[in-house]
Amino acid sequence: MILTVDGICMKFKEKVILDNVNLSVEKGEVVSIVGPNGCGKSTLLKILSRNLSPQKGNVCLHGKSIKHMKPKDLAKKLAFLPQSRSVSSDFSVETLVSYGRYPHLGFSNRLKAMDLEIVDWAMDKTRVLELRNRTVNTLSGGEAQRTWIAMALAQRPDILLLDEPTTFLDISFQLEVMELIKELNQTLGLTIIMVLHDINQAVRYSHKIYALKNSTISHHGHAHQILSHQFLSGVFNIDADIFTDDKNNCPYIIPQRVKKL
Ligand SMILES: Nc1ncnc2c1ncn2[C@@H]1O[C@H](COP(=O)(O)OP(=O)(O)OP(=O)(O)O)[C@@H](O)[C@H]1O
Repeated sequence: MILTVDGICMKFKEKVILDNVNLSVEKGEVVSIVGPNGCGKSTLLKILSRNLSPQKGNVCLHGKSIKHMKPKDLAKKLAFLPQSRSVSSDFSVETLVSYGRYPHLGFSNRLKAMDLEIVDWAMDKTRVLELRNRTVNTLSGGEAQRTWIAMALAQRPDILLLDEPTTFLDISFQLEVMELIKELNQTLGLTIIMVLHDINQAVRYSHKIYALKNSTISHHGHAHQILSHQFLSGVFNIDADIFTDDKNNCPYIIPQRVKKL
């Protein structure tokens, strides 16, 4: 296992958010975390990236607890793109992407030729090379998302954590970002753990799905086998019809109604 989460408990004040959460991710897997608003998905990703410390439990990367890892060592293995980014986007695309190299720089904090090559490689992979001199805050939503993913790629991590990578994007940019995620997984073998709201995207683009409900993992399993009426009603409180997408060889749902509690 590349990452294991064992018995995570998290409270904010006296409110229990996560209670004995366990998950395991194999190298090269795409794993989605789904669940209703406020169930603790982002909190879990923040714990996986050590942006939050849980009251109980352990996160292990390559079998080693992340608790005592040096920040630079952790950042070389794991890149996290949170939902809200506090960094000013008044930089050029190239400058922002180059920040991904910081965990790898020596004392001088100077980018060497190899770092610049990796920055170019990351921009190429995410198709933002031609935007390199543009200021990030002039980009479209899809271009900006690709630039942030390029920055995370420049870290050369083993694992990429993405919190709702398609939120606020129109349907074509959503497809573009999801296809990029698939390509990065297939061509680089990158392990990807993401929070998604769109259950159809989660099913189509993931190997495994974990559903959070009532502070714990209520369901988990193979993405193409997890959908059932019991799952949709138990996790999201909806009735939905389930069909098969023959082209992509996976199921999809059409939500019909919210169930009465
Ligand atoms: N720093 C904090 N202090 C207090 N409560 C918090 C804090 N961060 C999150 N919460 C609460 O914890 C719960 C889980 O929040 P979280 O953002 O993890 O949920 P989520 O599943 O990602 O939600 P959404 O789908 O709406 O993005 C929510 O009730 C939220 O208000």
